[in-house]
Amino acid sequence: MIKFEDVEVVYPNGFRGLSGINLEIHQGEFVAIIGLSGAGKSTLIRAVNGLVPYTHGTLSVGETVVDPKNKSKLRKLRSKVGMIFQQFNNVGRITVLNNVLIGRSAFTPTWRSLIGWYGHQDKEVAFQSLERVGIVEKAYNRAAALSGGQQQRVAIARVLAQDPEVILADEPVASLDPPTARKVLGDLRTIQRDLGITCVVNMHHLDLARDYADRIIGMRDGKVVFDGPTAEATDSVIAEVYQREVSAGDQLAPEAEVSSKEPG
Ligand SMILES: Nc1ncnc2c1ncn2[C@@H]1O[C@H](COP(=O)(O)OP(=O)(O)OP(=O)(O)O)[C@@H](O)[C@H]1O
Repeated sequence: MIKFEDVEVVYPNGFRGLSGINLEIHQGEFVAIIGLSGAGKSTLIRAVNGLVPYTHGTLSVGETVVDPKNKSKLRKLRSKVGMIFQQFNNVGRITVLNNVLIGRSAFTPTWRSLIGWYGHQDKEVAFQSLERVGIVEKAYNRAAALSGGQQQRVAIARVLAQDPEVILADEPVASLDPPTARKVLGDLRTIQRDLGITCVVNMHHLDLARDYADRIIGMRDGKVVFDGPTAEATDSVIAEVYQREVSAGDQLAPEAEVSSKEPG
């Protein structure tokens, strides 16, 4: 589904952000990317939707080769590859519903989405997406008035509304407190399991990667240094990835009993 063939990223200043990446991520997998700060996790994720252009090799999503120079092809690709960020990227002054409707832009003529004129069916999809992340009752609140966990759910609902095949998440829970972080990852996992959407998530915390992902990819210095099922990512394997012992600081918090539908 997502295929990296000898992919390399050299940034304009000459820094090699990724080198020799060969990976296949299959439809419906939940993959966590781990590694120390600067390992290349964001670069890897952002290469998939062309936010960071790759400079060598071939990167494809399904049948589509990612071509960062071809804007219309990129727009089409991004309609199928949703992305969520640490800082939510909602429009704070408009309602939650209107934020989610932005996810319907690819299905709406540009002039209509610019004036916020979405059809009945788009609204239906937006409400279903909000329901899936448990915040439908916030539909008419201003996004800025929500808690961090709720705002990240708005971002997830917006991505869901675009009917994606893949969700890329770049440190989606780094700004959230531990129980809320777990609820948001729980939502993503439910979406992956119920809808078969591939989730590729960057994480700093090893316990979260182990609790939510099917597969862990470990990175160091722009290279993949571990790739395997979560059960194989033992402390000694991760110590190799980090080039140091795993410590308490690599964990977020002990697992708490959380419901994915509670407001966070
Ligand atoms: N635009 C850029 N120009 C030059 N170098 C960059 C650029 N963006 C990132 N880098 C460098 O590429 C390397 C990988 O960065 P990246 O953000 O992918 O790491 P990361 O593993 O996601 O780190 P973190 O966990 O701190 O976000 C780092 O050394 C970073 O300084």
